[in-house]
Amino acid sequence: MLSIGILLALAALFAVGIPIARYLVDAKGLRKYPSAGISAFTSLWSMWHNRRMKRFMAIHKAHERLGPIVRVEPNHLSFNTPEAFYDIYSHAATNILKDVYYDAIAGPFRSSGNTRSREEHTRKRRTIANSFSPKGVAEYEASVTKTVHILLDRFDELHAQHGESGFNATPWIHMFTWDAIGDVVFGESFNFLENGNDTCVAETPEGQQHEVQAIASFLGGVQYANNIGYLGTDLAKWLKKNVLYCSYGAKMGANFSNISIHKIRRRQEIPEEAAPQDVWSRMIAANKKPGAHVMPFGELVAESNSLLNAGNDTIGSSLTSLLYHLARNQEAQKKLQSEVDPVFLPGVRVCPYNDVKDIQYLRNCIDESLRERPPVGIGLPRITPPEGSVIAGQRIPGNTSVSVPTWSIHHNPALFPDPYAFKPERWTDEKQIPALRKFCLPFSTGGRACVGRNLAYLELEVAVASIFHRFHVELVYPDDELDTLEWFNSSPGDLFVKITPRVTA
Ligand code: HEM
Repeated sequence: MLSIGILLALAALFAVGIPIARYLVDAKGLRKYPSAGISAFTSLWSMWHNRRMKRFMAIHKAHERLGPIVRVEPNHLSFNTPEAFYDIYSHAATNILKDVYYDAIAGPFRSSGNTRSREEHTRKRRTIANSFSPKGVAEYEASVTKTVHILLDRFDELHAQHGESGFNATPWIHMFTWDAIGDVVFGESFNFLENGNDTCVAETPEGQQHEVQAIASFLGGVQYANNIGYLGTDLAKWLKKNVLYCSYGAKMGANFSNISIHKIRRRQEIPEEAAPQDVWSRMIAANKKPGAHVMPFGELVAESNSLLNAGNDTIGSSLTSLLYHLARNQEAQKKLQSEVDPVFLPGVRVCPYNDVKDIQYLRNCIDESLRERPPVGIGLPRITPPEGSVIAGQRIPGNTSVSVPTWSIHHNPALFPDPYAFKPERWTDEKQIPALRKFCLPFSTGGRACVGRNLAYLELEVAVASIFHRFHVELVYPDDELDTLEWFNSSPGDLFVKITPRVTA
């Protein structure tokens, strides 16, 4: 019989030998591209940096050291060249689909965000796109307005409690976006702002109810899914099924999905004639159209998870970043206030969207913040078709993962001079406008670009105008940079602010 020592030696040989052999054989000819650390041999480099929540920065530094094309996993090339954005993601890149990474992060049913099939995506996108058209999102304004009112109340109380010492705005902003998306999608807020915490009821598929912390469940679940996504499908699926099913990350992911299940079941109890005008009503109406694909319960849960995920953390990150940038740039804050103040009639605390949507400086502040701190800063993984593709002038072999790191493009000094500075004025600079329009792509581009963009602008414009009309905002620690923590999204760290009421109505 083989001794333990020999077995371990064989396992080590296998674990090290196979990647080295694969590297030397170089069947796809990827060895000519420089690699970041040990990334040409193993995905552990990516996983390690994702675990530290700084993979976007590790990739950015690798590009600075090694050039515009870097191998970040054995079968994954990152392109830090603006043109590659269009070669990979645009409508013209019809054969480049979402990468196998999305198989690993998906649950048993696919959502519009993680399906890799073009046909399935077209069907799903048709179902939800209508809900997020400019006309569609106007119907959710009441949900947003109501939630901004509660956020302002909370900020009044936090100011009264903490005064000059300030408070950490990050969790409050995240509670705000959870409440807003709950109302928009299910016609019912989570009431986190009212309760002062993010405890909510979740429900297992079997109907057992339990309490969870929503934000930790979401972030823990996303980080777990994302991390094993970098492993590649087969190994990831095997590990999920046989080893990691009882891990902390898997439990957090299940808790997050159970939040959706509970909301869906509550929503299903509301009779149609009393139903609110929410995304759910529209989704169900589309489901009922003659000849429509009828989504089974698991698919509805997947869609709901996708909306709670995509429509929540991204806006929370954007709003926190805006508070940070405008608190740090007092001149920009003053200018913004001078532009938004006139649209608030006496006694109005939350302005109608119609009154602020054309304020150019407000939009410039939002766009500049989305450039400097993109809420999704990673390179979104795609895969080349079997016949290969030409990307940034290079012929890339088939079935190779490819991506463009949004964070790095947004900080490219050749496109955006002084890229780390928050400068809303750059959006009116004739010289910079073409590059901004073409290469500042926080919502991505092409057929898989964000479907919730109109809702994002509505929520951000109403919230930012109302917050800065009511408060003067300063940083408690003006010298500290706001941290960025990468899960799949790039979330801000803690943001300590002092707020002082400007109007008392
Ligand atoms: C500032 C806010 C937002 C940003 C920066 C943002 C960014 C993005 C990005 C970069 C993608 C592409 C993801 C990928 O390729 O894997 C995406 C997709 C998506 N987003 Fe957003 N998003 C925001 C807000 C929203 C909102 C409010 C919703 C809806 C409630 C939403 C729903 C979606 C959905 C469903 C997809 C998948 C689209 C598809 O594949 O067809 N997003 N978003």
